[in-house]
Amino acid sequence: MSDQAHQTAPSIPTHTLNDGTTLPGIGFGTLVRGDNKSERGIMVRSLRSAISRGYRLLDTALSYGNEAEVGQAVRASEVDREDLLITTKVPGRFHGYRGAKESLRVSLESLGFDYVDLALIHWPLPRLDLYVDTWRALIEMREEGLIRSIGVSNFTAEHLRRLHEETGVMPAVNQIEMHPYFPQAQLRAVHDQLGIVTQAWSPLGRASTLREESVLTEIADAHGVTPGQVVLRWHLQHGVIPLPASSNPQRQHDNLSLDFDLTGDDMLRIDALEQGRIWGQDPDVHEEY
Ligand SMILES: NC(=O)C1=CN([C@@H]2O[C@H](COP(=O)(O)OP(=O)(O)OC[C@H]3O[C@@H](n4cnc5c(N)ncnc54)[C@H](OP(=O)(O)O)[C@@H]3O)[C@@H](O)[C@H]2O)C=CC1
Ligand SMILES: O=C(O)C(=O)[C@@H](O)[C@H](O)C(=O)CO
Repeated sequence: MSDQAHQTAPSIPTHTLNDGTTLPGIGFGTLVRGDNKSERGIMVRSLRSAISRGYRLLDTALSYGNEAEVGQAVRASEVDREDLLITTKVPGRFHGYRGAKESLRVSLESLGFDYVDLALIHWPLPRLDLYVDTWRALIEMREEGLIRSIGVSNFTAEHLRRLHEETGVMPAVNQIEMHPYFPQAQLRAVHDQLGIVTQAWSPLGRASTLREESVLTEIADAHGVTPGQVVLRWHLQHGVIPLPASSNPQRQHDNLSLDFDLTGDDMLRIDALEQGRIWGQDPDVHEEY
């Protein structure tokens, strides 16, 4: 591993997980949705551009259908595999002990790697009641060296506590919806108590009306940055790892250029934009496979 290992940009902090490994304070989201779904070559070019701009943590999932492109981009990039951190996720259709093992086998094959840095249970799907068995498989695969760190996504405080009670192993990370419309103060406080690092999905609110909020445009003007940069800086100052996605090289660069400080008042004004979940995906009932 080089001296620059896992270093994204000087102003971006590093987080130490409960298993002693580290993650950069920002990651790159790789999901491309619906009509914007690019052809595979475009996806690889976008990922290579993100890596060359400084992203070291790449967030994929089996259900994104792009693990082959992520692997291809990593192999084509100027950065060594061991200096990059790859996250994947176990989808609902692979819940259960055997399913989770199969899910990771498929992901590793698609990626073309012999390990991932972080594997998450994508959604808890409490109706199936298989997330504890899924977790046991992740624990074993970490012991086998197939996964460096294990965590979850979209888990509530109750799900997190149950995993620990039944297996003795607390997730290192919980990746959750978080942006100024849904700051997740309560769940972040639980994460702090339990020693879990928070990752934020859709940190920019998926290019919704969020960036047009006057609170954000005013704060952006005051600091000479864009509303998107304000939102990502707000995540960093809340101690959270945001995972912004962008196919645009300039925005990929801007999203890493966060060398300014929001004031306490700025932070409170942004927190006050709270409305709740934008897409209504309540983890107690949301199911995707
Ligand atoms: N665990 C989970 O359940 C989930 C995980 N995720 C993860 O989170 C990642 C990010 O979430 P995502 O839903 O993509 O949403 P984001 O909040 O990251 O928004 C992405 C959108 O914002 C635009 N954008 C990016 N940067 C800027 C900027 N500086 N100014 C203006 N617009 C900008 C992009 O457009 P453009 O490309 O044109 O720049 C794109 O349309 C996903 O890629 C995925 O990895 C997402 C959902 C759920
Ligand atoms: O992006 C993810 O990781 C998801 O879980 C998505 O399914 C996300 O919830 C979504 O795109 C919903 O439209």
